Amino acid sequence: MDSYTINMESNGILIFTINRPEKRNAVDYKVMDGLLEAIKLCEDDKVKALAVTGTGKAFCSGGDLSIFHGLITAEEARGMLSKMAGILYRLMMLPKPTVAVLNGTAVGGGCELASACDFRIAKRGAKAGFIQAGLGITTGWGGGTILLERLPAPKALSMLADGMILSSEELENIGFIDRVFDGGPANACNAFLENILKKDTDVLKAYKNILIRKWVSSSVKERIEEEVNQCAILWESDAHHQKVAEFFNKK
Ligand SMILES: CC[C@@H](C(=O)O)C(=O)SCCNC(=O)CCNC(=O)[C@H](O)C(C)(C)COP(=O)(O)OP(=O)(O)OC[C@H]1O[C@@H](n2cnc3c(N)ncnc32)[C@H](O)[C@@H]1OP(=O)(O)O
Repeated sequence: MDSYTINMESNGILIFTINRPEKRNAVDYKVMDGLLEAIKLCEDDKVKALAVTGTGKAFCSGGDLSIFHGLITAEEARGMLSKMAGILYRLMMLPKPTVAVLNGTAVGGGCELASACDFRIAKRGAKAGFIQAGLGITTGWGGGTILLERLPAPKALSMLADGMILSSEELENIGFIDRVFDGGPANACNAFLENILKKDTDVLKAYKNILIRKWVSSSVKERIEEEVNQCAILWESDAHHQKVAEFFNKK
C-alpha cells in the first residue's frame, strides 16, 4: 500500500492524502518525500490550491514513533526534525492557498502539519492537540513558530504549553480551526475553497506573497531553525524517551 496519494481534481485542487491508517497516518520518510512531491507539483499553473488530508479516522498522529524512537541523541534527532521543518517551511511559503482537512484526530506533529497550511477545517468530532509538552519535548518541525504566526500569542501558547487535546468546537473557538464540517472531507474542502477557486491565480499568489514577505522579514526560517535545535536538545532527555516507551508499553 502506498504511504500517500496525490490527486489533481478538475476544480484545480491538488489533494495530498497520507495513507497509513494502521499507524494513524504517522509521518515517516516516505510521507515527507510525498509532501515534497506535492509541493513541487504545485508549481504547475493548473494547481490553484493544495489540500492535505488523511485516510481513515485520523488526520495525522505526528512523527512515526516506531521509526523515530530509534533516534537517541540530539544530533540524530536534529536531522529528522530539520528535514520535516524544511518541508513545513516550504508548505507555509507556498504561493498558493493551502488547507488542512482534518478528517479526524491530529496530534503532535500532525498539528504542526496542519498549522503549516493557510486554513484548517475539521470534521465535527475530530480532536487535535499539540501533545509534545506531555512527551517532554517541544514542537520540533517548526510548528510552534508557525502557530504563533497564526493565532494570538496567548491562544497559541496555551495550545502548546497545555498540550491538551481539544474538540473541533473548542479548536474553532480558539481560532485554530476555520470551519467545522459535517459529511465528507472532499465535499467540505470544495465548499470551503469554492469562492477562492473562482479567483485568478495571480490574485491569489499576490495575496499569499503579502504574507510571505511578512514572514521573510520577520525571520521565520531562522526562528524555525532555533525551534528545531531546542527540540533536538530536549529529545535526548531520559524523560522524553521514557514517555515514548510508555506509549508503546500501553498496548
Ligand atoms: C516526532 C516528531 C514530533 C514533533 O516534532 O512534533 C511528534 O510528532 S511528537 C508526537 C508523536 N505522536 C504521538 O505521540 C501520538 C501517538 N499516538 C496516539 O496518541 C494515538 O495513537 C492517537 C493518534 C491519539 C490515535 O488513537 P487511537 O485511534 O486509539 O489509535 P491507537 O493508539 O490504538 O493506534 C493505532 C495504531 O497506530 C499506531 N500509532 C499511532 N500513532 C503512532 C505514531 N505516531 N507513530 C507510530 N505508530 C503510531 C499505534 O501504535 C497502533 O499500532 P498497533 O498497536 O500496531 O495497532
